[in-house]
Amino acid sequence: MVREQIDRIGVVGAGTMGSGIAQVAATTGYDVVMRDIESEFVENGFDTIDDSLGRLDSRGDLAEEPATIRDRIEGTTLLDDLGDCDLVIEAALEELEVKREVFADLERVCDEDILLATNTSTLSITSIASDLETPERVIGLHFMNPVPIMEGVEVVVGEKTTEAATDLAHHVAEDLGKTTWEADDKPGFVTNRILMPWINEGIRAYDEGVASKEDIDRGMELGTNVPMGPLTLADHIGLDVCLHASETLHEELGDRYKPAYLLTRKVEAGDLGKKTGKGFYEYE
Ligand SMILES: NC(=O)c1ccc[n+]([C@@H]2O[C@H](COP(=O)([O-])OP(=O)(O)OC[C@H]3O[C@@H](n4cnc5c(N)ncnc54)[C@H](O)[C@@H]3O)[C@@H](O)[C@H]2O)c1
Repeated sequence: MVREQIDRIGVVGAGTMGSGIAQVAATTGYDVVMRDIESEFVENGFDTIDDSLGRLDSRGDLAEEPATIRDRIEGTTLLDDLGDCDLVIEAALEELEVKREVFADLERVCDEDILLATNTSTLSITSIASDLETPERVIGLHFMNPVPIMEGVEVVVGEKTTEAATDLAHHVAEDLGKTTWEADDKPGFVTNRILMPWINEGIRAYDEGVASKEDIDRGMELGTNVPMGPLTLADHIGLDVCLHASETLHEELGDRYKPAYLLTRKVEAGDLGKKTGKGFYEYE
């Protein structure tokens, strides 16, 4: 049994994805609790939300004032504040041990009948839930970046996830204005299994001098009708996130997923893409 009446949504992590999910949930009328481990990170999350709501408002894309939407979001560093949520979506770091700990905490503080979702890009839903007493209510709700703009959400079904939990996950995502598709709990699901080798190949093509970075991006945009080429997209996702995802896939699926050398180098140098002001390109 999973609770279908959802008024209050908990979000774990106030980073790129968590703040986006909180914003979208508040925009569609839900009360939201956004939790991070430090108040500074919660504040950063609110700054991101304010910027995004401001941009959407200036384009006339919001049905309400940004302040009204923002007021529905409560920021916190306290785990217990997630205790009265009707659904929790986790968007913390992409590390199995971190996610396992978060879900163990959630199982402790949340009601037994609420859906617990993870926004993981590549980790196994089954592994994340493996130590829990109630793994049947754990599911992947894989939002795309940037969450307020991207329409798609991938629903990832773990080994123990029930049909009721799966149906509810689709329903919630649709209620948030998104369109879903479903993937089995196999490494990378549909999106990252195909996207990460594409990004890595773009990076290798650049490193091996096939074309300039601009021409690689332009070639893929104009030649294959995608909105962003691989190097621009990698900068937007975050090069550390891409490297992490590639390493997980490499471990699970073998050498065809080996991260590109230049991706590893850039992450070591601290050039993580748009969020640090420099990746393959430079940002203001
Ligand atoms: N960035 C993307 O394009 C993207 C796309 C889809 C999915 N994802 C996935 O979403 C998740 C979050 O990614 P992100 O890009 O937002 O990362 P991020 O680094 O921007 O944010 C993660 C946040 O989680 C916080 N955090 C860490 N441990 C926590 C805990 N125990 N409790 C609460 N908060 C905690 C961190 O302080 C940080 O603020 C990852 O699993 C990632 O793989 C990312």
